[in-house]
Amino acid sequence: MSPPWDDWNHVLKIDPDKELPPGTTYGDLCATGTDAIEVGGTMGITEANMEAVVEACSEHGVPLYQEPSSPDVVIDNEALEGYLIPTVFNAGSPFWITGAHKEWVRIDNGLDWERTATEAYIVMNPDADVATYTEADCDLDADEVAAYATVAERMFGQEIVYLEYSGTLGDEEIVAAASDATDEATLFYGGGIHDYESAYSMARYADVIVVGDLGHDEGVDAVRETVEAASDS
Ligand SMILES: CC(C)=CCC/C(C)=C/CC/C(C)=C/CC/C(C)=C/COP(=O)(O)OP(=O)(O)O
Ligand SMILES: O=P(O)(O)OC[C@@H](O)CO
Ligand SMILES: [Mg+2]
Repeated sequence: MSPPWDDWNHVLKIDPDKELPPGTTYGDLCATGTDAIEVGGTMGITEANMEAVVEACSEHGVPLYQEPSSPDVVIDNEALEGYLIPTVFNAGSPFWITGAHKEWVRIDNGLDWERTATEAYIVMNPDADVATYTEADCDLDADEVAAYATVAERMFGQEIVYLEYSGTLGDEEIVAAASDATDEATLFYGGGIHDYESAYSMARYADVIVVGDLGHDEGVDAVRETVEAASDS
């Protein structure tokens, strides 16, 4: 059976540490036509703010996934369709590749493998919190990014390769190279998508575009435009 993200074009990522625009509710964001909601962020994440956002997004008819930035913020909530666990292929420390994961498995006795998948991140914006946090080597050419994508797919059997430009729009040549390098894996692209055009430019290459800050900064109309671009591409 193919994984659900095979059929997705668009994901909205909601950061529990960020505000929503005045007058916008979590329900409004769920109703933008996005294929799935990922709840996660790098800094300021707690079990309590995760729970609050997952509760607010539940029962709006859109599949909900938690994307934890560390083992201690993973929540057990039936409203979650699943857990998308990052592993950062170009991290500076093995802790962010397998170390945190080893600790999670060691500490948590009740992991629900049926609902758990990994995302093979390639972090590309050196100015993003996630790059600092994981000490990622972001100085990568298109051929190196393509090689990481191939390693993720062919050697590590990753179902999702996530090209992460969080906060800035990616280089089309690099996104195209990652797209050419992935065959079985679903290519997620995230970073700097702010309107129809930027969404379309990345959705041309990526299987799934991920929109983050736009939902917090601009709200539902802007997010809807990106949903439209993702389905037009
Ligand atoms: C083993 C478990 C359960 C967790 C470990 C998970 C790992 C490896 C986390 C590394 C960091 C990471 C990839 C977090 C995912 C969320 C993410 C990329 C958020 C976006 O980050 P930024 O945009 O840099 O952050 P802000 O927007 O919050 O500044
Ligand atoms: O916030 P933006 O820049 O849209 O990035 C989306 C997502 O890839 C962040 O993890
Ligand atoms: Mg960000």
